[in-house]
Amino acid sequence: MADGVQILTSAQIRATESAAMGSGGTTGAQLMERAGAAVAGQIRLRWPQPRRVLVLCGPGNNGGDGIVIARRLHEAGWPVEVLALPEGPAPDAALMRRRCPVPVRPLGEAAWPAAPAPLIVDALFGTGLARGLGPDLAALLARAGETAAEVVAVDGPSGLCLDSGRVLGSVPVLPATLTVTFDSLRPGHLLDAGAALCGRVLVADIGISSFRPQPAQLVRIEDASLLAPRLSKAGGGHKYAHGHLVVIASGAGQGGAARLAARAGLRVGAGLVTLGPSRDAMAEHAAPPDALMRRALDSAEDLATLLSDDRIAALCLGPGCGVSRAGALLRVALEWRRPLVLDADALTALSQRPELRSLVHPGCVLTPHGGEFARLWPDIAARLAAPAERGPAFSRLDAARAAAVDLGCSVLLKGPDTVIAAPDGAAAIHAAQDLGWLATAGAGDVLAGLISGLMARGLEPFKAASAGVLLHAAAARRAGPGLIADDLPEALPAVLAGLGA
Ligand SMILES: NC(=O)C1=CN([C@@H]2O[C@H](COP(=O)(O)OP(=O)(O)OC[C@H]3O[C@@H](n4cnc5c(N)ncnc54)[C@H](O)[C@@H]3O)[C@@H](O)[C@H]2O)[C@@H](O)CC1
Ligand SMILES: [K+]
Repeated sequence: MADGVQILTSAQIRATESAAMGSGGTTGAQLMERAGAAVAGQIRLRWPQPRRVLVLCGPGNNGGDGIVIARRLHEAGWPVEVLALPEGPAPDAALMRRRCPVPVRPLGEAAWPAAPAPLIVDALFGTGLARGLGPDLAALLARAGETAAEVVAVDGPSGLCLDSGRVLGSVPVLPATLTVTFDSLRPGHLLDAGAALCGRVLVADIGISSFRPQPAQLVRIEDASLLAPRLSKAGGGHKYAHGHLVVIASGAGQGGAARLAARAGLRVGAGLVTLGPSRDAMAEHAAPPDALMRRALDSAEDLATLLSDDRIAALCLGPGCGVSRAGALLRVALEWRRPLVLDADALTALSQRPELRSLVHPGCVLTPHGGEFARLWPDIAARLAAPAERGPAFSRLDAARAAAVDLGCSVLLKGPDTVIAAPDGAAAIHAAQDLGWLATAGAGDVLAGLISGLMARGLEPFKAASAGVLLHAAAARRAGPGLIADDLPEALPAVLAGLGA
């Protein structure tokens, strides 16, 4: 498992909550009180001056949290209105309604305030959302969205599936300024539409973390400093001790993407990196860095000969390689059965060579973007593309996990919300919706080079993929707006120094 912050699905947080209650140390009403108090506290921190607030409550425990928020803000002198859907069977929420000092009026057209409140608390549905919002509710929320009010979502914006980050049904969701969730993040706070709809996400500790399922099966990776001990070269050692990486390069006239990958492999600390173009492209690939070694590789036999050197620790195949060249070398690369990154053209080649799929092994990391993923796994991609009607909806996380199990390797599904899945079910999410500048030619080649460089250094595939994504993002942040892919490897020394590696 990569180092990161544990993420729990809706089912897991429910189980955690049940275990906490089952221990006899707490009750559901106490948890609801803590949850509501935490949200009210965050509201008062963010908006220190009392203001009119409209609290929208649903039929379940999310609505119960809303009632606690209303009471807490009322007690603090805030002008509070509460509109609620008819009560469901949730006993704690019913208790909170009975204790509420603010009138709880039925949510509907008739009760909607004539003058819009500047702050709306969305406590309609949380982890219990089962389907899309009905049209009446959607219309009211659409109207709320037009008033430019600030919106605080309790657990998440209602209508958003917190397991997938997808909006259920075909009605729009009221985007939140701030989301306060409980105990831990849900996948939907980071994935897909969720990241933008949740606004800033805060996690409130409600005292149940010791009841979480262990070991963590899903983490958020965001803190590159956790990598420092793994990346350090303290203790020195021979260059071969840090791994020899081979990056397959193109035939003549196919560009320098592989050089970007190789440069990244060098910068991330592989002891040696050999670039392998075809013989007629050797001159094209003669440009710096001079630290790169070059070796002509014209055929699968040439590659097999090179890989028979035991000191070679990892292979990167795909960036700028050309689909037919990648296809010609793929079998040998897979039969080598050692650490291997398949990216770009190698993924397309694999999708065209189904007979090679059974050769993919746990030492492989596949790094598809959405299009490459759909070519390799059309059935899984079709599930992801189908409308999300019911919760939990099929997610990018589910897709990456299904793909990892299918081929028995680690799969890194690229995007602003990158998902990494190992065949044993371990997974990580890296959310970098703020890094729009990373959507640039060659950035993926650098990522493949980072991961394969880390694998050459001995990191196991899932950890290398996770660490590569973190370093890639950290380098992009350091290079800043205007970055081009060439800047990313060059930013790495400062990133690594900053981490104390
Ligand atoms: N799990 C935890 O650790 C805690 C959970 N709490 C709150 O409890 C929430 C979960 O509560 P619930 O499980 O009661 O679920 P919700 O309150 O999210 O919603 C469940 C209710 O909504 C109905 N429903 C679902 N989708 C609907 C739709 N589209 N239209 C109309 N009705 C719909 C269901 O039939 C059910 O009655 C969390 O989101 C959180 O806010 C907190 O009170 C305390 C701690
Ligand atoms: K909500």
